[in-house]
Amino acid sequence: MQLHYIEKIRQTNPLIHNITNIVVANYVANGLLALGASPIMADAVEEMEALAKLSSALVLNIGTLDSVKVASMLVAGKAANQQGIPVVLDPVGVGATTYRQQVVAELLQQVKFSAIRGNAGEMAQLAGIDWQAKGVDAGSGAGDVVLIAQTVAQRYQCIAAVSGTTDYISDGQQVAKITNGTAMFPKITGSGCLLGAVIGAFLAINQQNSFQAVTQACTAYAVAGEIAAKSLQPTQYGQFYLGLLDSLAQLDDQKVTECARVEVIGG
Ligand SMILES: Nc1ncnc2c1ncn2[C@@H]1O[C@H](COP(=O)(O)OP(=O)(O)O)[C@@H](O)[C@H]1O
Ligand SMILES: Cc1ncsc1CCOP(=O)(O)O
Ligand SMILES: [Mg+2]
Repeated sequence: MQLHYIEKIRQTNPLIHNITNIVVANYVANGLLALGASPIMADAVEEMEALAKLSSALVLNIGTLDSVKVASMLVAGKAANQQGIPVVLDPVGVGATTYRQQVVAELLQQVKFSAIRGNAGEMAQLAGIDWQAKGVDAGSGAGDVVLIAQTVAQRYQCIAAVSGTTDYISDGQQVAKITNGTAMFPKITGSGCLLGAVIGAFLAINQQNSFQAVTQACTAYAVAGEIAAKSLQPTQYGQFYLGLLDSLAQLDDQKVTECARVEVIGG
């Protein structure tokens, strides 16, 4: 049975704790508010355990790392695991440097993630599949994206969400293929990071069926972008940046169902 995720988020306003990057923190907080969730952006190691007791999900985003932040991520991740709340990883630009790879390896070793969300370049790096990522952007590659999603899910025993022109979500066996979205998404910074946080909010509503929760989160988000882009000229990226927030605020479960283009393969 499909839950009414957006309605539930608005009824319960789940607190989503984000340790995220300096580029997108404000935008992600606004996006979560627009959706109906309650964001808290907090990095201080001293408050990680207290926040795990109050929060309904934790999102770890490695976009602008430093060693202090990494220490907080490890404490926050372990505390969230102890509390039994879902933890999402966004491995921003993980292919770019050895430091990012080392940090992600340590996080994956010490923290159990419910979901990992990244673009194809980032997820290919985690899957060990060849890809030419470009910094925080997906770049290009000839690898099989379905295989990338399945490999990440199997390797880390989580739901893997590979975003892009088509999103692929996998639990290791099944793969949901989502063709909603708009080419304006990669023209604004923070659109992937906000999706990671939205996944956290959907998992807060339904941790039991995390494949469904992540698939629904990615579908709803892509539909929101599609609707926001409809009234815009192709290069109105600034309008899209704000319009996506308005669209998330106006979205409801019925609209998502009407607009969804999702196919589940395998399993
Ligand atoms: N060319 C595209 N056409 C349609 N949707 C896209 C396109 N590129 C990205 N998206 C959407 O943008 C959102 C963010 O994904 P992505 O751009 O892959 O993240 P990131 O910013 O981490 O690279 C997802 O909802 C994805 O479906
Ligand atoms: C540009 C940039 N540099 C470090 S983090 C970041 C933001 C990346 O955001 P997104 O992956 O959502 O585009
Ligand atoms: Mg990203």
